[in-house]
Amino acid sequence: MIQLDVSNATGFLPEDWLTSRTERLEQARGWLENGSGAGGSFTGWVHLPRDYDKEEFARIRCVAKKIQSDSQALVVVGIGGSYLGARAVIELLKSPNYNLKKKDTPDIFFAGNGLSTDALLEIIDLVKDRDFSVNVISKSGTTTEPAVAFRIFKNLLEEKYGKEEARRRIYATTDAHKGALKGLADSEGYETFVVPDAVGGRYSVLTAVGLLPIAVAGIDLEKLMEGAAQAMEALSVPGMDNPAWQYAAARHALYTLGKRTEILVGYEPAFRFFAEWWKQLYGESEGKDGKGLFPASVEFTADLHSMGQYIQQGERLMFESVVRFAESLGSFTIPHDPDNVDGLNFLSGKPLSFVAEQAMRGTLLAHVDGGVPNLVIQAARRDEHTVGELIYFFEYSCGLSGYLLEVNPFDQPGVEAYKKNMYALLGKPGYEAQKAELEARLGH
Ligand SMILES: O=P(O)(O)OC[C@H]1O[C@H](O)[C@H](O)[C@@H](O)[C@@H]1O
Repeated sequence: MIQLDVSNATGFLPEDWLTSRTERLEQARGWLENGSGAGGSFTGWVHLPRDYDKEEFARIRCVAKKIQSDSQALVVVGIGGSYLGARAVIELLKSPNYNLKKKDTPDIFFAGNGLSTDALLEIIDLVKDRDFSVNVISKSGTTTEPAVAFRIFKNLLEEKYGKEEARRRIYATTDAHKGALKGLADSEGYETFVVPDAVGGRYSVLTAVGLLPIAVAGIDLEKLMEGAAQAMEALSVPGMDNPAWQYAAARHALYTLGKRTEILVGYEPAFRFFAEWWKQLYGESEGKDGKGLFPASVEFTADLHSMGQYIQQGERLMFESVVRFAESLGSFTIPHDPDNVDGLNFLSGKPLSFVAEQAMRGTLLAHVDGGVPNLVIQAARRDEHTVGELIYFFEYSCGLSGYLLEVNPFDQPGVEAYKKNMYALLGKPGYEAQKAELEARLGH
């Protein structure tokens, strides 16, 4: 099970950092368990690893097999919570180079997560001459970026295969009842998967939203869910040795002391998109009412040669949460060089993981000496079970954290501001007055 080592932060924290928060954590725990706190109608993810829809789960695995057998590529169209979880898990468990590897599963391309013309053209170019399928994912079914991309890939499929076969290659993951995508899927007869009402986008990776692309990549869904279920059991037990309680309390205590940024630190390049997923989870859950830690991320040791300077000596605004996998999947031994021109023979015969371990230990002490508290999240290895645990650990801790901060951890009202302006500037019907006002401000 995930463990939290707070020993490199306690020097910065008052003695009662945890005890002074246990009552509120107990209350937050109840709110999450019963859905009785702010945003409680979006706590469907809390028991999801146990109560998930088994029939749909089986169908996801069936469809994944079909896609594996009839497609060389899968285009996953989605943004935010309808994108980051699948990419995080595929990169963490397979590789950021997944598409380049020799494998018997399709390449996976992520589209509709921005409005870059060039990125879109590139994916079209990469799939158009190959057999491909599309999984379009949008809980609301109305988000502009994926809707635009889906139009394009739908047309591409229809031109390539004809309408009938195109329909068989499109899978829609959306709300059970409402939204434009649901309407389209019903009228076209696409196979659909459901984003449950009580699960918000950023908590949806263990629903069909994440699971279908993850299964297509050949990842064992059972083990992923087992890991999450084990974390669910462990973290629901109240107490000061509960790592989610510790993490939520420590980050809240550090925030109270004036820390404003939490940097999630990974030492695996494969972890990069997991950190992106984590940033949405914490950023949208906590960043509101003028409050919240700013979630940032770095990849060490690479970023020790760029961001390391700031972390060591810049504004003392941050603390680090280091995710440490105890074991590498493979091993590599540093070779001996008879000439020793680089002076590295003192490392000959040592595993690279030993060097990485010392880099991690040295960095931790240096950053603590520089005034940066470090929380260390200990995970076993990059396998399905552990990643399931990690997902649930961060989700559950996030719910607790939001309640400690006294915000609603399950809404994101601020995201609408840019959307309204964009719709107005694009001339969407109904936004005429705002359009004129915004154009005047922009000087047109
Ligand atoms: O799944 P969708 O409804 O398309 O939403 C995709 C994403 O965009 C929204 O603007 C929200 O800020 C995110 O929380 C959400 O995950």
